[in-house]
Amino acid sequence: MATETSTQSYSEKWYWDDRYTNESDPFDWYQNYPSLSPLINLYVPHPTHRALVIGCGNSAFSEGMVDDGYGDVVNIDISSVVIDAMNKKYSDRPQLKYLKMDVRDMKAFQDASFDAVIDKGTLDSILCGSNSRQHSTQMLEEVWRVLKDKGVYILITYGAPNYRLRLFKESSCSWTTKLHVIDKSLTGQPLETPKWELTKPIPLDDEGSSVESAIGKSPDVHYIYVCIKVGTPWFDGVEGVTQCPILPGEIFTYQFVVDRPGTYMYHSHYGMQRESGLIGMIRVSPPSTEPEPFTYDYDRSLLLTDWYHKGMSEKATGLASIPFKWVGEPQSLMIQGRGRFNCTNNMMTPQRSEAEVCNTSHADCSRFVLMVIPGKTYRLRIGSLTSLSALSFQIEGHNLTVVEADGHYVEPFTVRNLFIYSGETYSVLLKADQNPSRNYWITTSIVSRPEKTPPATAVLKYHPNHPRKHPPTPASSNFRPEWNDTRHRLAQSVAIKARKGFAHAPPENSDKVIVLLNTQNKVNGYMRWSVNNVSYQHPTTPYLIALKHNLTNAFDWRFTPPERYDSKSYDIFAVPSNANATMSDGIYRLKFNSTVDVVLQNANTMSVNNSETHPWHLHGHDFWVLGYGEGKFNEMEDPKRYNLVDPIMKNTVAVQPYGWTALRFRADNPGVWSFHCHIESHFFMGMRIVFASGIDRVANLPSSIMGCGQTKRLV
Ligand SMILES: O=C1O[C@H]([C@@H](O)CO)C(O)=C1O
Repeated sequence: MATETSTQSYSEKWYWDDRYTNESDPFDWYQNYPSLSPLINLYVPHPTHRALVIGCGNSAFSEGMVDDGYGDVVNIDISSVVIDAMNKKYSDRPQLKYLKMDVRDMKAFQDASFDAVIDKGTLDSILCGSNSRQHSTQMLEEVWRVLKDKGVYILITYGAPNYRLRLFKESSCSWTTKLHVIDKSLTGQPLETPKWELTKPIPLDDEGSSVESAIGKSPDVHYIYVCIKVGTPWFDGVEGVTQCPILPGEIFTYQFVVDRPGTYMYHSHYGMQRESGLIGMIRVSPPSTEPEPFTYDYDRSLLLTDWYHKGMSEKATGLASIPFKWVGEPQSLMIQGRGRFNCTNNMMTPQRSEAEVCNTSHADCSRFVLMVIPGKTYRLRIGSLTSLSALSFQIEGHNLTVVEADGHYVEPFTVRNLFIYSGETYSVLLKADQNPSRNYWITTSIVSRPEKTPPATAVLKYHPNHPRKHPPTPASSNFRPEWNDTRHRLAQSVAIKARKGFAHAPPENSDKVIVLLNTQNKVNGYMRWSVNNVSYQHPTTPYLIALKHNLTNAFDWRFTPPERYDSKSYDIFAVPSNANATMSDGIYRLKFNSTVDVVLQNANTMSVNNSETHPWHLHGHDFWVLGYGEGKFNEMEDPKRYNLVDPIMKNTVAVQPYGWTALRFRADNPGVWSFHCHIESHFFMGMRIVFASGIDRVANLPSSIMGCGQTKRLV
């Protein structure tokens, strides 16, 4: 830097015009592209991502990005002198665009138009000038506006955490912030050994005081803040938690960023409406530059469900009545919405003869047919949205190699029976490597509850066989384990490990442990399910809106449900001696960015010698599955056996009869999140809790989610 000047001029346009008129050689503030590229690659992983470099000056940084493969790098600067010069210099590089613009006013860009904004010293320059607070807030709010949800603002600065974090808080932007550091003296030459590992974040608490203990006082570093634009927690779709119900005739648009490849499902989340069929699967493909760690020729989806003849209102009424009327077992299981029922008894009407209703070639009765070409490999994405049943899925004579679970790659392992619980998804690879002259049974059958519903059947048809060519074996010969063979099922859960090279290691420790005892109870004579003796009561005003708008009487604001149960004296193998529970709409509040362990403890129901399987689903986060155990969880001993090396991340996990499951997650998604048993009737009967965290970071809520309870006046 040649010019001698007061730093105050750094915020002035005339200073930069003047400077660039006199200095044309490229100059990079703080760091150049080679030294920062590992971090840029980490947070801007796809070459197709659109980046905005603010206050670009005549830096060679963006050229470095384009040389590294990025295809769309937009640069702005307040100085027309430098923009003219850069346009001339890069006239032959269409990937680089240069525009004269003030970063405090970027109205030429639409909202949500960039995946990343990169700032090397621009915020610092603005802070040098007069009215710096006002100008920096304007700038941060503009940066936030032009970023897509979950887009990153990468700020390279000399500003230490206590100053910069305060600045972030002063604006109305909601970020999740990570901190990295880089030695000031690094130049990006290959042989240098950095003191700090660039891509490893430094622990960062709310005030930034944790940083000094990690890297010492006044370290010789540049700070790099990676601020991730907080998503859209109001589009989670849970009635009463994140939004009001969508009334008949209304149109509601969900907008969210699909940021991880994998297999997902959607369904309605109002009362027990899901089981009426408002469901589906979502496939998210990886970008072409990021190959999946396995190969296949064709991609197919199979959604598994169960079906009742009774409608959901009748069932819900029974569950909420005295005497209690249990929904019972489903009448049919279904593969891709196709199932069967022995209809000779009760489906016939004077208008429909038995032959009409039960004829196997009738379209209503036809099985789902999965056609395969001999020798080819199929990726089958299997999801379960059963309302009650846990399932075993199998294809006669074929192995299934599991490669993905709930959107995370797993170390491949081979099974004959895939156990799948409601809310889970798996991808398995199926090779069509058996005798192609015949067809095979695909079946799914009930496990974990006495099997009163026949398996669902579909047909694996080898091309070019006729789809109605019956497999030569009876469908019932398709091997499936005993319904109560819990160990067999647990073995599959324990076998699932994160895929090498794709694992995200969990934090080594947690800030909080919550142990949740799941019990069947009575409340005022009604049959309920409870968590630590509290059965969930659904509010009429959605929690997210109540919390954000300070509607303090919308739910029991002051009641915090218990984080433990009396594990010393509670006998999980006995019918509860005092089965009465309380109802509450109180919620668990988690410190934003804290690490939370949740242990789900199963117990005996109100029937002697009976404990059930519960698939628990967490909204808004993925969690690491740290371990499973039989019997009562021991808080001193069992955590020593947690898998902290390669645990799989999931969003739904089973808790086996009389067993426990331990999971860990980071409360890093500001919002209000439901955590519940994915069995529709258990969810309805109160087996759910709610976590809230980082509400102050949630941006203004859209009015489309409002209109019910105390939010009537907000629309
Ligand atoms: O919640 C349930 O109630 C019944 C039974 O326990 C009482 O009828 C059952 O199987 C459930 O899962």
